[in-house]
Amino acid sequence: MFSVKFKTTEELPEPSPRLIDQVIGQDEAVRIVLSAVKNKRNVILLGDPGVGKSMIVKAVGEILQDIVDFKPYYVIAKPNLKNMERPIVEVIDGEYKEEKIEIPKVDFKSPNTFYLILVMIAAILLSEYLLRFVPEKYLLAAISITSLIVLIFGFVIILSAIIGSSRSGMGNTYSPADLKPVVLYECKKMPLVRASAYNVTRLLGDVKHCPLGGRPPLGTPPHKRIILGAIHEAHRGILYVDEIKTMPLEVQDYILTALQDKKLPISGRNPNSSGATVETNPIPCDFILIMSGNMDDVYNLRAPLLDRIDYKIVLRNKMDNTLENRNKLLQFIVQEIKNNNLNHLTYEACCEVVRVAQHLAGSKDKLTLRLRLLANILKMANDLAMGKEIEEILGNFDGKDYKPLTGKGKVLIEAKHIREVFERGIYSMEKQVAINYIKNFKRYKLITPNDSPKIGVIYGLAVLGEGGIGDVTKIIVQILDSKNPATHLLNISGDIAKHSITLASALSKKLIANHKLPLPKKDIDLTNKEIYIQFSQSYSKIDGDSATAAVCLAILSALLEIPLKQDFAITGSLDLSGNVLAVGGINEKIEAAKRYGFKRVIIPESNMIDVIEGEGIEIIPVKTLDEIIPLVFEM
Ligand SMILES: Nc1ncnc2c1ncn2[C@@H]1O[C@H](COP(=O)(O)OP(=O)(O)OP(=O)(O)O)[C@@H](O)[C@H]1O
Repeated sequence: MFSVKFKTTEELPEPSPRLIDQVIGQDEAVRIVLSAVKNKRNVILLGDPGVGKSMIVKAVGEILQDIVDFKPYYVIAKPNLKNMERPIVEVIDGEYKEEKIEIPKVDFKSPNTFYLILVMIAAILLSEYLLRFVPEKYLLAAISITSLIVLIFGFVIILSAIIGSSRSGMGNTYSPADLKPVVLYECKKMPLVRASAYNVTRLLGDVKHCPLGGRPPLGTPPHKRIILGAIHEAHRGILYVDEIKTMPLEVQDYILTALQDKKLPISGRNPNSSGATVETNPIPCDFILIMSGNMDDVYNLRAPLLDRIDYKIVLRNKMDNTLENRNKLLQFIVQEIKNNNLNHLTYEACCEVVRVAQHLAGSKDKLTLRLRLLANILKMANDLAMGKEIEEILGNFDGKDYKPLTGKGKVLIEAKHIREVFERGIYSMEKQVAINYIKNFKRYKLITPNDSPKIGVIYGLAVLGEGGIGDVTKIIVQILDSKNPATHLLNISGDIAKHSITLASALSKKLIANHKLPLPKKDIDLTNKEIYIQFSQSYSKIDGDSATAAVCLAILSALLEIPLKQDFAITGSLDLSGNVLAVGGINEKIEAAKRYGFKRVIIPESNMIDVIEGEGIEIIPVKTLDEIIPLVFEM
């Protein structure tokens, strides 16, 4: 299985600390991205979820940070004294040092306390006068009124002193602190800035709201409320935007402008905020753009933006099942153990991971590269292996003396843990829904494998849900004499399925008319036959052409009135010449035939390379319809 022998993964070497060495199966993409970024080209990475798009960008960024010449810089924001709503943002080469920033000199006057002293003297004299000359019965009222007046005077003077102290000489409005430039960002090595496409503020920057009106003395001046966007922080480096599917058109336009002009102003994004009136000068943002998303997401991008992306790289979702690649999968397992602090795996568990990778790739000679999914399965298998602890938690939930297990001890992830996660499908919603559907529905399903031969009845195979589970479908064909010859499809919704059944119907009629079948001949007037094809008890959407061979055989059986054996299930597409063509989900389909207890399963010969486990059922590969006929008809 692997080129090294080991009992547990503990014996294997530690993974490389360099991220670039940890990327599995995407060597070509890594090379292209590396060269693209080195030559300052924009790149888009497309592929299935979890195949390593972000990992490649991070790895490339890590490497380039060490080898690319980079000029450090910092970004400051200054007030614009002519128009405070238009603050100035500057990118300055070199490393930031506090004293480099010039604080504008302002003529500051200290608060005048003369009036305060005058008021105090007046208050003393007044109280003296009141005590001596005012009659006793008015004394209290006079003192109260006078103290109130003095208090108000004092308050007004103190307040004006405070406000005065915060005012600058500049039009008597701004203090030096208000005018001090602020450092928005310091960049010492080549930046790799990541932002999600939907996060407009993070991408493009913003100007914060100021509830006090955004003007000193009470409010914060505009230049102190600026937030740089990822687009600006990526200046002289890489801007990595993922989730391109969610990128609003407005953002695409801004990115396009930034790519063209290499600068972009920042303005307040929220129209209800005081930041909305603020706009900076265009701020330099000369970056390499890397975007990523799933294949279909690319259609969400505007053509002019897509045009400016030089490299469009599609990542692989499978690799060949070779010794070299199995070793890489082993390396991946060791990486995941280290990165996620998992328990070690036994040798057999590693072999089981390879089997799961084959299943997820849908073929024996392929291994999946949807490695996040595989990593999740490893994590869940780890948790199952630690199940003893969970049992203890459950058992001791009400108990007082529960002590959690400390340390990882000698827990090992075994093959059974990996198998259990895979078979229970707890890593995939679709698979669980399919499993539950089959579990609940099986008892109502009228499938009688290995029954006596029947006219027009055949068992086809389907896969429920993407990456789901296989199921058996009973196909029944009945023929009626009618003045309106036609083919009617029942319980079939998908267009491809409808077309394939039209093909099956035409092919069967043609074969009967030409008398070319290795079957007893029978003269049939096909001009007055009405054909009904039912996918019995099939309530989910059926699509695809994998039932073509089954339907064709069932029509032949019904028209010629020759019974079909019932000990097999069949899957396979057909062309108009009667060749049997490959189908998807072959392993799930074989598994379903096995589960229902069929003795044989007939599959396209070209799918044989995909079969992972052939035990427990006779698998019959076929190339043409002629080859199938002697196998299935009871003659
Ligand atoms: N090619 C790979 N080599 C090694 N590990 C991988 C690879 N691809 C995925 N992984 C594992 O899966 C995790 C997620 O990968 P990553 O985030 O790069 O996928 P992605 O393609 O960017 O996914 P998405 O499209 O969902 O953002 C990684 O942290 C790593 O554990």
